[in-house]
Amino acid sequence: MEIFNYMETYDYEQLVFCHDKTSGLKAIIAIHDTTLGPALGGTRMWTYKTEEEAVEDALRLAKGMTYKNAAAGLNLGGGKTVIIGDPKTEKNEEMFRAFGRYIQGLGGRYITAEDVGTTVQDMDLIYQETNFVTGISSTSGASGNPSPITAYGVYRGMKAAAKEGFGTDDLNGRTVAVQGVGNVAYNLCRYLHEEGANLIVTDINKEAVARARDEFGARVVEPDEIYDVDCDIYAPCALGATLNDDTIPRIKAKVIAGAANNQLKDSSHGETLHKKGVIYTPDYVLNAGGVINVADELNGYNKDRAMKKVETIYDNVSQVFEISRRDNIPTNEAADRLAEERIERMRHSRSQFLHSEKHILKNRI
Ligand SMILES: NC(=O)C1=CN([C@@H]2O[C@H](COP(=O)(O)OP(=O)(O)OC[C@H]3O[C@@H](n4cnc5c(N)ncnc54)[C@H](O)[C@@H]3O)[C@@H](O)[C@H]2O)C=CC1
Ligand SMILES: CC(C)CC(=O)C(=O)O
Repeated sequence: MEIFNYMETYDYEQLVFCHDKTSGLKAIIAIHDTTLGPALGGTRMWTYKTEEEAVEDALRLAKGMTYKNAAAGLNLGGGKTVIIGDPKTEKNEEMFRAFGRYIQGLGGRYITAEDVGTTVQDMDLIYQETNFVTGISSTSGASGNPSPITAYGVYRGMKAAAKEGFGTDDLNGRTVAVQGVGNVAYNLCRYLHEEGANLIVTDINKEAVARARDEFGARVVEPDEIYDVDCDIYAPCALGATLNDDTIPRIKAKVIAGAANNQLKDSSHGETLHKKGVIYTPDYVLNAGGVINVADELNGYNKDRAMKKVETIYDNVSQVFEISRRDNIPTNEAADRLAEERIERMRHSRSQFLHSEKHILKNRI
């Protein structure tokens, strides 16, 4: 990968490599765009096969956060971190403390939170070294684990998608196939079960599927079978790029709505789904509940205020479908347009010099 070429093509601002020999920290912080405010995005810990794969993931996820934060109406830019390592065996206190010091060194350009492989406890360790972290434990007066709130936002957005696909947002009796029943999707399945949806689930983690089977009566299938099942809604809630040339022809659902980031292998797959008549709900519009929740910490966390904003996901998703229908463009393009237009408008209207900026971080520093 030609890193600077890639950064130039997609307009990235900064890529930071962080290393700490004692703790074994190998982290890559990618900052995509800070037009709207400091870059906020989670830290993923994963066993990447190569360093190149880790860099690519950090870059792709950071860009997704720029669009997610913009489309959610937050005054935040986009960034993300990946830590190379096995979250089950390679974490230690020194690692997250060292990482916190690297974040502090960025002076507020980047604020972190949880993502796959990291927890509230990890954020609490980071918080010992920097204020530029969210999703810390409620005992520290903050918002805690964002996953249940992400799940609620996905559930609400899935209802909006059902309305677009089936003419009603009632999920009672609908069959939803869920790929990956981790932190977010477990909570999503609970909402769906409570509304009377039938669940088909898969996961590479046997305990996770057993829990969904026992608690929600979900039918369990093997990981590769999930693309072939008969269902109304397909919910990708594991990792990215699972909507691709191999899987799209197999999917029978009329609606796709799931929590995973970067679901489309590339943007052309949005076009493929559009042509196939499938209602694809753009991931970053749908899964913004977690970031909306943690962003509220920057103003002193207020759960009612955060949840009110999470409710807007239903309308944001509906607006994307409306643009897609009106202009006959794929939903992923409609969402990108919404986000890009907001960034451009704000870039223009905030370009004048101010001696003292009113800043989203004023309560954190
Ligand atoms: N946690 C949050 O608040 C947010 C999460 N997301 C995204 O949602 C997705 C899920 O996040 P979490 O639930 O937090 O992560 P998680 O790690 O708790 O859950 C992911 C699940 O997917 C399973 N999985 C991995 N590969 C699989 C495969 N090939 N087939 C089937 N299952 C597989 C894992 O075993 C795990 O149970 C990720 O893409 C994440 O970036 C997006 C926004 C916010
Ligand atoms: C998990 C969130 C708090 C932030 C994030 O990184 C995301 O939405 O993907």
